[in-house]
Formats: sequence, C-alpha cells, structure tokens
Amino acid sequence: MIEATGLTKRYGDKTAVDGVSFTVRPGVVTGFLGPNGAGKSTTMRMVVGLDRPSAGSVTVNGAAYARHRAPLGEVGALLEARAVHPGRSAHDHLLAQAATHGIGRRRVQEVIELAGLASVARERAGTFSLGMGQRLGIAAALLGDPHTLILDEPVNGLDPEGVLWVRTLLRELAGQGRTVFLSSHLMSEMALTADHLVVVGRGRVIADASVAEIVARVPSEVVRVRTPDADRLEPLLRRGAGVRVARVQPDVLEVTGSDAPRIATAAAAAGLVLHELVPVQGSLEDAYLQLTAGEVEHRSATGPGTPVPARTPEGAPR
Ligand SMILES: Nc1ncnc2c1ncn2[C@@H]1O[C@H](COP(=O)(O)OP(=O)(O)OP(=O)(O)O)[C@@H](O)[C@H]1O
Repeated sequence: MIEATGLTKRYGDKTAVDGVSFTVRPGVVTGFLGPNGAGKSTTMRMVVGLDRPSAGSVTVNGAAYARHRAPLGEVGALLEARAVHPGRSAHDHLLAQAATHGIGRRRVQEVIELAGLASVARERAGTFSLGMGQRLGIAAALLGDPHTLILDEPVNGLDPEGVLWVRTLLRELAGQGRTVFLSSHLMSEMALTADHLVVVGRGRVIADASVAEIVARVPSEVVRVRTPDADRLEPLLRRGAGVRVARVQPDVLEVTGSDAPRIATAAAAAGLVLHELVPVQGSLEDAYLQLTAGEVEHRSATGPGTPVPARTPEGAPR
C-alpha cells in the first residue's frame, strides 16, 4: 500500500507536485496518468526516497521508504531503465544489487529467466536495445520479491510480445495481493492492464477512480443499430435535426446526434424491427483527453482536431 498525503515538491519557483493525496491499494493494478510534466516521475521518485518532499509525506506499507530495513523486499522500482553500468553484464548488474541487499544467486537467475533475459544475461548491458534495457530494469525491480512495485513507463520500447509479458506479469503480481503502481502514456495498454487510475495534471490529482468509472464519465455519442430494415430506418433517422447516420454494414447503422430511446421510438412508430441498439462506450483515451484538456503544459501544434499541415511533395510544410 502506498499512501501519499499532501505530497508536494518545489524546484525553485516551479511546483512540480502540488499537495497530492492518494492511496495505491494492494491486489489491483493502479495506473498513474497525466500529460508530460504533470509530476508523475517526481511523485514516484518521492515514493522511493530519491527526491525529498518539500511538504507532505508518502509511505509504503506504513513507513517512509528509507525506514524499511530491507527496502528491496518492500518496494521494487523501475524509474530509469538506463541506470545500469554499460560495461557490466545483466547478470553481474543484478548480482551486484543482490549482494548488497542479502539476496541469493538463485533469485538472480530466477529474475533473469522471468524477464526473458537468459540468452543475453552475460552480454554487456551497454549493447542492449531499449526493450532489453527495460526487461533488465523490470528484473531488477523484481529482485527482492517485493510487496510493492513502482514502474515508470515499463512498456516503453518493448515489442508486442514484451508488452504482453509486462501486462500479464503485472496482473499476476496484483492477483497475488501485491501493490502495483505504474505510469504509461499508452492509453490502450493502460485500459488493458490497470483496474484503478490516479490522473494528475499540473501537479494535482484530477481523478482517482476505477478505469470503468473514468471511461463511463464520457457520455456515449454514438448509438449502434443492427436492423434488417436498415434501408427504411436510415432515411427516417436522417430526418431528425442534427442526426448523422453512417451505414457501417448492410444491416448496421451508427447514429450520432440522437439516443437509443429516440431511435427505438422512431423505429417502433414505423413498425421496423431492431436486432441491436447499443450506445457505444468511448475509449479510455477519449476519457483521458477530456479529463486533461485544460491541464496540458506542452501541447503539440497538432492536437486532436487540429488539421495536419499539408506537405509539399518534397516533404517540407507548405
Ligand atoms: N530536477 C528538477 N529540477 C527542476 N524542475 C524539475 C526537476 N524535475 C522535474 N522538474 C519539473 O517538474 C515538472 C514535473 O516533472 P515530472 O518529470 O515529474 O513529470 P512527468 O509527469 O513524469 O512527465 P513525463 O510524462 O514527461 O515523464 C516538470 O515541469 C519538470 O520540468
């Protein structure tokens, strides 16, 4: 369990984390989301004592990280995957960490195999790809068989097999009753991996709820209608003011600007049969973009809805 209370970090005039309070519970995967610069990494660094809070506090399993006698057995963290001596092999890197924390050689071999590093464990870590470096960072986080895992962007650079491995591993660890706290900018992956989300913007918590609750906050705009009478229903629905209808299959319409009761009423009045009438739920990405719309510090020129500038054949913007 991670408990942050009024956690604050200032760098000079800049308040990176601004009075953040949240609880990360055991037994579930909790995702930590927020735009670039929102304060996620700073918060995670404070959890493991790499940054000292300017105000407030954070505990792991009831005590500040530094107060734990065997911190690697309490918390495993992946914060900077590249924090490895490039001339050292993955095996030696893990062995050195294990030796300084009273962890045996057998556990080193276990995490090497668990992370899929067996074939490259004797190679210099400096030659590793981004994905292999991530695997090594995750192996190091697991070394002490910790109750709590904190992972900053664990799937960054991983291939699809690696992404699936991380997802399965984290869900298994949470299933064993451990606390799993991870950040990622990949919304589709977060939707598959996390049960609960803490969303931050400009250093403050803007949402703390289950994935399902956060997705449900976005009103469904599209209604999917399956009907053998699509040829007659389509023009009927189009008569409604502001209603748009897309024929996505011969017997399926996607309707925007109306709702399920109005569509059902119109169909019934005309004696048309419906086989399916489903409001289509928005994605986590839609919900996240709505939540953080006013919180983005570093907005790209081509945000959602912004036209992409046309390019000349040479590739230069016109
Ligand atoms: N050591 C530092 N000195 C000064 N400012 C810092 C320092 N570390 C972070 N910041 C600032 O604090 C804010 C939060 O940064 P942080 O890295 O925690 O955000 P983040 O949510 O992890 O971002 P990202 O998604 O880009 O990784 C940013 O504005 C950043 O520039």
